[in-house]
Amino acid sequence: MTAFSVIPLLLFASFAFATLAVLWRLFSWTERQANSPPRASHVLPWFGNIYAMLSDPVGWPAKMHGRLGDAFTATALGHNVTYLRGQPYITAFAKGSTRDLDNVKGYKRVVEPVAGQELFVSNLGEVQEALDVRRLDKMQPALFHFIRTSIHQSLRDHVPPTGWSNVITLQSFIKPSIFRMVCFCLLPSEAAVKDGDFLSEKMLAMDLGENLGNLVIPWKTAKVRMRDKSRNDILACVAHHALGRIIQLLAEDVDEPPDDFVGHAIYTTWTRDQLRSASQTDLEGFAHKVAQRIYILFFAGFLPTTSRAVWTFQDLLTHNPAFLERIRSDNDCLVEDARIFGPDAAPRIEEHDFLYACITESARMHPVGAWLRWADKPFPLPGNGTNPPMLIPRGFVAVTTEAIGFNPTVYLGPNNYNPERYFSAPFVSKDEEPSAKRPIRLDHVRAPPMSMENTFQPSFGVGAHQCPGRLFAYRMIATFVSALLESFDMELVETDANRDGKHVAMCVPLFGSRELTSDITVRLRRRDVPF
Ligand code: HEM
Repeated sequence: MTAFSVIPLLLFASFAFATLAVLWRLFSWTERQANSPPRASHVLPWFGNIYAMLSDPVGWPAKMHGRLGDAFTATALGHNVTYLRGQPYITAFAKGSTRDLDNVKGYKRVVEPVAGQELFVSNLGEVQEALDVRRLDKMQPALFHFIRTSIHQSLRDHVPPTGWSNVITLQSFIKPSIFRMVCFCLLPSEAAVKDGDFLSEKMLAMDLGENLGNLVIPWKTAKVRMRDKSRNDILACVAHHALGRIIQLLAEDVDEPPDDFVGHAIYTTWTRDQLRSASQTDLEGFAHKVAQRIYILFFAGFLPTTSRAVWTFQDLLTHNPAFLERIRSDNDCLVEDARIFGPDAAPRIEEHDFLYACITESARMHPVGAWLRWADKPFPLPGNGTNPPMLIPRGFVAVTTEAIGFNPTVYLGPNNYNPERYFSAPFVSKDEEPSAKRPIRLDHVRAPPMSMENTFQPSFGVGAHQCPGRLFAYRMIATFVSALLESFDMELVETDANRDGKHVAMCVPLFGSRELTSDITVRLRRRDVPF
């Protein structure tokens, strides 16, 4: 074909495309109901606003709220996506989330391509139950020792016996350390010791990183095949340990759910009789099911926790140095208190109040960005002072957490990193109950919210589907910080990327989450503890 015949063809194709786009716009305009939210404009039919949503998942909705108000609907790959902003709408969203707004249907459409369908075999209730405060308290000392040993092993060759180390990138060992802790708490502890590094490597290999395009390409790319393989390796490894635990449970005569996560999952899913009468193939099938549930918790728990841990360090190192000093001195006091019970006793991390406040503040400023629900039929949104009632069209309904975390009527000076805010009004202390007059409050505690009924903390979701792993996440971050600061002094090595808080952040489209991409560079010096 010559260049002369290609040009008219291209012209014709562009004309046909433009005509289709105009017709589509006209068609969708006539479909819009009078009381539905305004629509974000777009040029490409069906694709709609997907590019803006993926490339700027936090900034774009904020900009559109500025133009279109507290509720607007966007189009993405043929679906409606309605964004809500402002406390009354978000309260309606939270209340509706248990009835007309379904979260599994929402996440299923978006998360399945990344996490696989295992997500929907998970029993979300068991996280809440099996990782409650009592169980977390019980596993705390062992978790502390486990991670302290792991930190010492990772850093032994990098930090000299005396003096400061060369520059170390903090992320390079925060990520595997948090994942080792996830393994330690969700798998039998010997499995975490033996296979924690293997699993960590496989999980890290699954990171999509820059290759987000793989999510929308309908065929299997090399990256997708590699992720499938990593997932299968993880499932096989976890299933192997789950089978071992099933066999152990069969040999023991237990009357109560065991304290370990795998034991609890097995005990609460199958009766002893079912286990006893099962064939070897059945038992392997059971073990595989447990592995699928754990795999999705690796996925749901590991990524947000590592990035919140990274932000916690970044904020502590780049803002007011007095905050890091206070955490260090609180840590020394907790370690000293623990030593009364023995030379190797673990500190009571759960009493690290100021550290918890710092984690909460970092999670506020760098939240998992959006809560997502699915409305199978149009969802009635009650009106409020300035906004009329609306009928939200069928499709996704989303709230970006920036809209809450940076609300200046709740967070005075919202752009300032200030963990002390949780020690003063309007935040009530840990021991006080939230007021009955205001059943939903923002961050009523410094620590992660204990009651899902009465809290409204932007970083962990809202309503019935608020994050069940939040207590566990705080424990892991606080345990890691405490074990690291017990053993090392730390100072920031400033670079152009991290000086004055000017660090590079990337938005992960799926959750609108802000991830830190620039390195946190530090020097470490051993403190007076045995290595
Ligand atoms: C700092 C770390 C974490 C953050 C910021 C975080 C945040 C969130 C958010 C925002 C949601 C959605 C809530 C909603 O849609 O209303 C969620 C759900 C969930 N999270 Fe987390 N999460 C963290 C750690 C964990 C951990 C450690 C686990 C478990 C090992 C976990 C398990 C889950 C599960 C199972 C859900 C789905 C709950 C449901 O749909 O009912 N998360 N999380």
